[in-house]
Amino acid sequence: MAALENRPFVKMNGLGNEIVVLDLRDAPLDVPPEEARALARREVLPFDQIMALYPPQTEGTRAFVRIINSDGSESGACGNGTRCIALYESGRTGAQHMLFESVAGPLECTLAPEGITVDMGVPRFGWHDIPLAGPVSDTRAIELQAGPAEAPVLRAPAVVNVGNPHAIFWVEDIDAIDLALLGPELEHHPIFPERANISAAQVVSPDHIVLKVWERGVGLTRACGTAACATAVCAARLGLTGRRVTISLPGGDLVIDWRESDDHMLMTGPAEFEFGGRLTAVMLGEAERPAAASGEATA
Ligand SMILES: N[C@@H](CCC[C@H](N)C(=O)O)C(=O)O
Repeated sequence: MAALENRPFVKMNGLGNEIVVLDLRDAPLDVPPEEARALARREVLPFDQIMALYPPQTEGTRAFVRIINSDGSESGACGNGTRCIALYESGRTGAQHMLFESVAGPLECTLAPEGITVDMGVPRFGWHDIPLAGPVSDTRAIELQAGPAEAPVLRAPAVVNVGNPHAIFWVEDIDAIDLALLGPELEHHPIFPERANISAAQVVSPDHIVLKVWERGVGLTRACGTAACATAVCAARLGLTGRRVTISLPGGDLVIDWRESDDHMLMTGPAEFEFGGRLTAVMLGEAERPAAASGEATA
């Protein structure tokens, strides 16, 4: 029997970034990577990340969060998923302000009429923090390119770790960039020993950037909160924008404020409930899917 069979789930999204919340605080168990992959393959519950909630490890936090990509790999951070679990927890308890924790550190969340704000912590710019395969003195622009050697389409990305590794390529015309084509090779480039999330960013004005993201362990997504934070801090560091920017992704807008007083990144945006249900053997790849699957999810 699949480990996750019969566990309750909630399907949510943050700007179209597909999130499944598994609240495992009552009966903690590991999420087997093969079950995550099987779940992602099934048409009934496609997801980009599972946000698995475990009993808190630090006093004052609501849960320890593990973030699992659709390929079964784990990440230290997920901005859209964090807004989703804040909304989930608020729906359960009524709280408007709460703390979670991931391997990357504490995540302070505040719900307000204008959106859910998450304090995503402080970005790290050292080559070993990202990590890169070897020393690089200036992570504002590293030597890396994609496309034909004689006429690269993407070049000289900024790199940063915001709980997970990101590379941001600055482009003139975002619509001309085919990240589905260029993303896989860059994600797996040997310069990134832990792979990386890959973004193409067009700076429209000092407070507006348009962004497309190829997510590590997932592929193209409609939005990526950590990529929005990574892009905002790298743009500000290069003097391309100020410290508060709106990032427009295919799924909608996020506001990122790189707070002057302590360098924390504050991300504000929406999250949505879709439906809930219990995981079945069919969803987890343990049994053949019947022609017309029914009763697997409740609206
Ligand atoms: N969707 C996310 C990022 C999730 C993790 C990423 N794919 C990784 O492996 O680092 C977001 O909203 O930040």
